[in-house]
Amino acid sequence: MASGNPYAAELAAAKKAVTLAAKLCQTVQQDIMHSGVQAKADKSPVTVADYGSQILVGFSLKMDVSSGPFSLVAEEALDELRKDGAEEILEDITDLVNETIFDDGSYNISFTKEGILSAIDDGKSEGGPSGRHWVLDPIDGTKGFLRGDQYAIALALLDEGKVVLGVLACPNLPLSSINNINGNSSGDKVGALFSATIGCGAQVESLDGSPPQKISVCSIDNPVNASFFESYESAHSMHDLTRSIAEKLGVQAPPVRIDSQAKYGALARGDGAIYLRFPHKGYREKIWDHAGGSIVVTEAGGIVTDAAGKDLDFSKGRFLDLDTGIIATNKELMPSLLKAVQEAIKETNQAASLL
Ligand SMILES: Nc1ncnc2c1ncn2[C@@H]1O[C@H](COP(=O)(O)O)[C@@H](OP(=O)(O)O)[C@H]1O
Ligand SMILES: [Mg+2]
Ligand SMILES: [Mg+2]
Ligand SMILES: [Mg+2]
Repeated sequence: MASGNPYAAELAAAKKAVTLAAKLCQTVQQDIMHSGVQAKADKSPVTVADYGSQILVGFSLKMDVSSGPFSLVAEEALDELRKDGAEEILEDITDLVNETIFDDGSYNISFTKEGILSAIDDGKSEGGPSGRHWVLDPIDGTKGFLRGDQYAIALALLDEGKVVLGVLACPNLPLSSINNINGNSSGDKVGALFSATIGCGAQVESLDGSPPQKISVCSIDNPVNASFFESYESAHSMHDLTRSIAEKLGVQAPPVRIDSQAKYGALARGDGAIYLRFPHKGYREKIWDHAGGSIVVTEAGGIVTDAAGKDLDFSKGRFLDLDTGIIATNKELMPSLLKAVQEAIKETNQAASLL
């Protein structure tokens, strides 16, 4: 790693942690695909993978980052494991975590069931404006994970309320470009690890350890040539509103819909020009859904704001407190994107008030 990065040790630990967790997730996703388990029929495989990934990331960070007290703000809590019938799930998690650690060979340790419960409980920090906090989404894009599509293990470090480091492991994302997603003849490797530290730029490397390559957002300045990313799930973002924003801007290409913070990674290396996210009314965004992804984009030269053009504030605890939606693009397109967003929101609000 380049000298002069004050978070070089944390970055190395973060990459190692998400890479280990990605191995567990890949094992489970392959099992799901082979056994044909569907989301509706049985949610337990994804529960096992969510918990397993969270335990491995937390454990690996604790082993490798020695400085100061350890604080982890992570998505999964113990609740599911307190329900009836959870004993079997706990056993599955324990086996899977121990098998992954054994196969990987980096650590010589085996978890008991009690150790697993206490490791999950480690993730209940509230974050906030002071000190250092790791922020983790052990599987972002669980819907995509179950479908066999995109998902990410997303980790960030908050220091005094600011995101200073982020990594995204995207096991199903083509290494060079999303445009190779359907396995065309390019022979592009699959499995991308994005990383960024404040002031040091953003990189991508393969999950199996190719040398990191510096990445930057695209330089498109005419929206006619731009394409935009959004959630695959219409329940997570209003596709009709984003259609209207894209029309106002003059974007010609159809939306590129993929799950998870893989969208931030893809945007950061210029696979597309814009990311639009407009949850339905009342939804509160969580910090782990954006902390890692947003620094990868900003360090690649992009901008990430809410619908009012304000920077995201990660210092308020587990939730983001923001105006309406999240948008990301390059510096050239941001002014016209913000204008289109605000016009489209105004029209939607006017139409709603007429109903
Ligand atoms: N109604 C809703 N509106 C917006 N986001 C939602 C949502 N319900 C869940 N999410 C969040 O959307 C994330 C996935 O985003 P995307 O659509 O970009 O793949 C989920 O992360 P998890 O899969 O980690 O739970 C979850 O936190
Ligand atoms: Mg998430
Ligand atoms: Mg998640
Ligand atoms: Mg979730």
